[in-house]
Amino acid sequence: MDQSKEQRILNSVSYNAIKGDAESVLDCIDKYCSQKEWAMNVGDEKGLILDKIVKEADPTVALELGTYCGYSAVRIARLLKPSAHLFSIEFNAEFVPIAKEIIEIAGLEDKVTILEGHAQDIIPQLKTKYNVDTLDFVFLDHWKDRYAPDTILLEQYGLLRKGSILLADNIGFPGAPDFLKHVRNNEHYECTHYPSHLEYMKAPDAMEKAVYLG
Ligand SMILES: Cc1ncccc1-c1cc(O)c2nc[nH]c(=O)c2c1
Ligand SMILES: [Mg+2]
Repeated sequence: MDQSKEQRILNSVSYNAIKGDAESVLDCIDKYCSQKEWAMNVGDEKGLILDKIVKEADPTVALELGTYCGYSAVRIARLLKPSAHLFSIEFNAEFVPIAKEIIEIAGLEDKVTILEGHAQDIIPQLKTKYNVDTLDFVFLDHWKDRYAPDTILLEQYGLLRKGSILLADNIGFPGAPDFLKHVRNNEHYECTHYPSHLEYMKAPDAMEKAVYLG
């Protein structure tokens, strides 16, 4: 059977990246996806905004919704302090092994746990099954229609604390209007908008930071 685009991305990383070097894994994916085949990684431009917010958050426990090929998991995990950990939720079973392999090539397998399934099913288990207390940082990059309901789930399951930082991708395109409605003009959140561009394209996109105020 023909290989998938995601498998071709993994092949490129496996062949070209330096084992254990997260930067070279990111560069390899960005090069492949800007020159060969577009893919929905957060990419190098919005990746710099992600880096900035992760450094600001300096999280001990981080959560990512939407692993895809593991690009943003590598991006986040490479900045984590030794005691910190990233949980990344992915529902597409084809992407999970590819992301695991790419994270391993980056040498970050001890920093990242990929949880296969739907966020709405896994979020309620984070405290009981994965021993999470509260989340210091959450990167929302899965399905736009799920940003708002999954954020509400995080609130309802007591996973956010005063100062928890949420960062959402694709606020511009494809857009997440109900998420913006939920966090903006909401006394429990302090929001910041970061205009940018769609990964590897000239089309406008944006990210939104929402700090939970308790
Ligand atoms: C796929 C696509 N086509 C055209 C324009 C944008 C997208 C796009 C871009 C992203 O960064 C995405 N991130 C997470 N999940 C997505 O579904 C997704 C979709
Ligand atoms: Mg995205």
